[in-house]
Amino acid sequence: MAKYSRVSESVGLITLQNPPVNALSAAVRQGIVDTVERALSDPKVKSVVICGQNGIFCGGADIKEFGTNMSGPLLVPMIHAIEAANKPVVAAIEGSALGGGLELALGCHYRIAHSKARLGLPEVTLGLLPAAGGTQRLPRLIGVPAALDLITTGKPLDARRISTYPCPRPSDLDALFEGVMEKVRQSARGAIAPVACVQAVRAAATQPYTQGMEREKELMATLFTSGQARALQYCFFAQRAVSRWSMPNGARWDTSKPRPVHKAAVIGLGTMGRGITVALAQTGLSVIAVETQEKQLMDAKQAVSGMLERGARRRGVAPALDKISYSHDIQAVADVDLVIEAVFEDMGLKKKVFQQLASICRPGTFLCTNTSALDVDHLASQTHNPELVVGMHFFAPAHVMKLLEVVYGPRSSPQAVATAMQLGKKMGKVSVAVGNCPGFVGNRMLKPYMEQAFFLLEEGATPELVDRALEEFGFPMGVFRMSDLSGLDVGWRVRKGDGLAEPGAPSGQPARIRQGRRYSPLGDLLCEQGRFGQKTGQGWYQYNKPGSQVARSDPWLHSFLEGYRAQHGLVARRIDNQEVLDRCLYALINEGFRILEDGIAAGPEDIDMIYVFGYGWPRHRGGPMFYASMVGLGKVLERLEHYHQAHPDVPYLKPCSLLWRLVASGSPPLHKWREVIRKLHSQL
Ligand SMILES: CC(C)(COP(=O)(O)OP(=O)(O)OC[C@H]1O[C@@H](n2cnc3c(N)ncnc32)[C@H](O)[C@@H]1OP(=O)(O)O)[C@@H](O)C(=O)NCCC(=O)NCCSC(=O)/C=C/CCCCCCCCCCCCC(=O)O
Repeated sequence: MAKYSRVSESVGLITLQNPPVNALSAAVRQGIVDTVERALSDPKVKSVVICGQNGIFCGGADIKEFGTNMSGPLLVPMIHAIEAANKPVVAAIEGSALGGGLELALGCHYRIAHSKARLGLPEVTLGLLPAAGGTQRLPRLIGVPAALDLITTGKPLDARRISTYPCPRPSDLDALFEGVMEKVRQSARGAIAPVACVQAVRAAATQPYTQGMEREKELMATLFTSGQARALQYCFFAQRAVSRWSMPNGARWDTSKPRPVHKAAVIGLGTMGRGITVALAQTGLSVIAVETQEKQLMDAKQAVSGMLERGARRRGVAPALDKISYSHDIQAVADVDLVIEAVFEDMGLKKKVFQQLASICRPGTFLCTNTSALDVDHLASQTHNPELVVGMHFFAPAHVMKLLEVVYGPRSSPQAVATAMQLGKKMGKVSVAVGNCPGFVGNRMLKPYMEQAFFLLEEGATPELVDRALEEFGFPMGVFRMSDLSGLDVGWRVRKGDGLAEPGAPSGQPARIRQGRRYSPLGDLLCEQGRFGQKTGQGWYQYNKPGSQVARSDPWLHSFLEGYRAQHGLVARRIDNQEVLDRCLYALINEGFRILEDGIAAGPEDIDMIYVFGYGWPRHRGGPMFYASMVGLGKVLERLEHYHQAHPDVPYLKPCSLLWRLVASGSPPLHKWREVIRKLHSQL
């Protein structure tokens, strides 16, 4: 809606009213058309001001309308009519003016913004472009380079004084566009909207306004109906939906009250502990950072200070150095509100730390573990108050990565979950509440994905081939480059702990069958050679020196694979990109369905946001479960059955019962899956 009033006799004031962000729904657009018409036809009105209610100008087009049959006045002619008005129209901008909201302001004759206002064109992040004239008016207002930057990245900026504007003077327009196109193609990793944005601005720079508008419309029509736009808009809502968590026992976000956390402690200052300390201090909390090894404590102090200083320089604020006190004595955590344990990933060690914390901390202190896969409930059982224990699984580097898995055990209280979720939000994380099982959601799904990649090597693929297929799909790194980066020894340690990798495995069993199922010892064999990845200069690839990040193909690895195949009587066959994607992604997705079936994740959105924010799943593909719904559940099922028949000794390829159930119920859209899951649970 839009409210009309007259102020100071001669000013027509139009106030956009559509809480919470005054999105341009059909009713708002109709309201603008009507009130503009009224102001223009009132002879007493000499000028018009458009503003938004509740401290926000406008959050843009109503994204919820995009998937529907859109009705009501169209934005383009509405804005055009404002621009064509014979009375001056001013946009008075407070709070955000984003997307269609900024395009509305661009159609006004003047714009006045509060110094704290945020202006931006985030359409590209939704798989679209600013198709209400934004790609044509903005370059004319602020010049091509600045407009390109805003439109292709979608990043908002603060209102600025004109004297601070750089003067836009592109010397060679062709070179400018080619350079930007190259940059966009590299960073977009297959996303089509940023490329269309460059094409639309190019039209503004090279063609008259009306032709530019035609080009903008044409490009938008392609984007609007694309799967990528649907995926990105799904991500926008899913990111918000995961904060409305629920637990299988009925506890929910809106009935569970978090407790405030002012003072926190971090135990263990390895890579993860350092990042968590930085993230907490940057949030404004007092932090006690504990590391029992004196040398490690000194190194950590230096590293944490460096990270804080660099971050503060980037953000133009003072570094939060005084928020942290360091200690080598765990007794120092006695009076904190919440502890995050981040010691080495070893159950024995973690149990000992939890036993100590239980006797040191004052009653009511929340005890959290940063374990990435171990049993949170087992740790809880080491304490007197298991209801105060939850997992807070950060991703490296913890002060940068947006994802936080908040892991509840069967005894975690709703208040503990609510507190960890709220703390995550304060730290700027996308926090997702998940149940307790080995690997939780993210790492549990990674296992079948990586397993398939190893099997593909045995069958004839190379690390380069597998990685290329996954990177072309949109992952920033394929399985093997990622394994080299994070260290092959990490998985080796886990497999040894699980009794899979030698020497834990029982002797006398075939090398490629362990615990009754197909197993690939390739990773173990590389580790036995000391090839741990980037840190040792050799892994699935070779590097110039230990620590280097430039992966090069390794002839040794190729002949090692040939030798391995010959030793096990395997005949290499041709494997194409499609098979790599089918086997790696569908095995991962199948585990996602099992996770839903087990009630470890409350809904597909939780899984998708974990993969988008923690594992580099390309956002324009919406997350694994959304991707499965786009491919078609019937097709996913058929492919899994096909590969399971070919590899019956691989249980991860056996389609799970929820997938069967969904297909049998007509493959409902993703937002209906929860109903099917509820029915499945009620029958169990
Ligand atoms: C910064 C914000 C605005 C506010 O942030 P914050 O205060 O933190 O609040 P949030 O939690 O984020 O949001 C609160 C709730 O509001 C919901 N919300 C927010 N924005 C929108 C919106 N724009 N629409 C709908 N709902 C919105 C949000 O979901 C929260 O609710 P809930 O918790 O989920 O229940 C921040 O919200 C923000 O950044 N918002 C998004 C801003 C944005 O991306 N704007 C751009 C929108 S796209 C746009 O504007 C496009 C314009 C051009 C349109 C041109 C149309 C032409 C169509 C032509 C089609 C041609 C195709 C032809 C095809 C054919 O031929 O067939």
